[in-house]
Amino acid sequence: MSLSFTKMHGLGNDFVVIDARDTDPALNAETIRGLCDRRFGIGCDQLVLLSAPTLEGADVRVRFFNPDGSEAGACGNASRCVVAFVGGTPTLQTAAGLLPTARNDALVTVDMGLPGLGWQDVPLARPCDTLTLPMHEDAAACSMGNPHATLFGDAARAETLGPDLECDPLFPERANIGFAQILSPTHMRLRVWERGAGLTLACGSGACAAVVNAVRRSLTERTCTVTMDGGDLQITWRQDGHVLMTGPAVTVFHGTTT
Ligand SMILES: N[C@@H](CCC[C@H](N)C(=O)O)C(=O)O
Repeated sequence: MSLSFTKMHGLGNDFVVIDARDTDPALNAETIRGLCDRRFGIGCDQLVLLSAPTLEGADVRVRFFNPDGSEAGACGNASRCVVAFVGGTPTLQTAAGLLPTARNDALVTVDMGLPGLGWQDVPLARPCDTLTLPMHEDAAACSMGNPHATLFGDAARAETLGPDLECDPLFPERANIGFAQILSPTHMRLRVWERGAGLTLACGSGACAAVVNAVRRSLTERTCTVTMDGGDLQITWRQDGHVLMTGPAVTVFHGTTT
């Protein structure tokens, strides 16, 4: 069956967006892996599936899939792209809850909700302090609707440490592993080894998690610019606990599979 899709990106974190609000493309993990493949398919860091909302107050339901076929509860960069795709300021229904959105010219803001700070929230395999993980003293963890660990220090370690840490037994659902270098109280550099996708140019939920973990460790202020290889996001961990993420969303092309 041929599929219409739109290729989009947020800071080079790229997506195949499939609008299934009026159709049922019946995607399974094998089809998703094929579409995400950069040589044999379209190629992307995540496939984003839109469908009709099932919750009151939501404008569109959004599901995120990694190139390995696994489903993720959150994807910050793709959430901004969905806002640009749908138009206006839709409320997104995701596995992590309803996400309100806002726009300011080309910039899109998504309210990524409340971080989960307890070990069961991440989740971790056993009770431990999420501010200092037993597997690495530089590491703290939280959930942004998907599991994140942030290692503070040299961001060049992403390729070498990322693959093993993603699958560390401490993370029963695996984890996204961020490598954050604090540049000032309002600026950090971040590289993220993403669960099910590997090293990406930017990770929105990873940027939110890194700022939350940095604030918990008194390393930055609650509003922080996060510079990733693909560009900058502005993250604010509001006093009411909500994490706001602001950045660009770009449409690259529309296509149809054969
Ligand atoms: N690119 C994303 C995160 C995508 C999902 C992640 N790989 C996971 O499995 O949780 C972002 O911008 O947040």
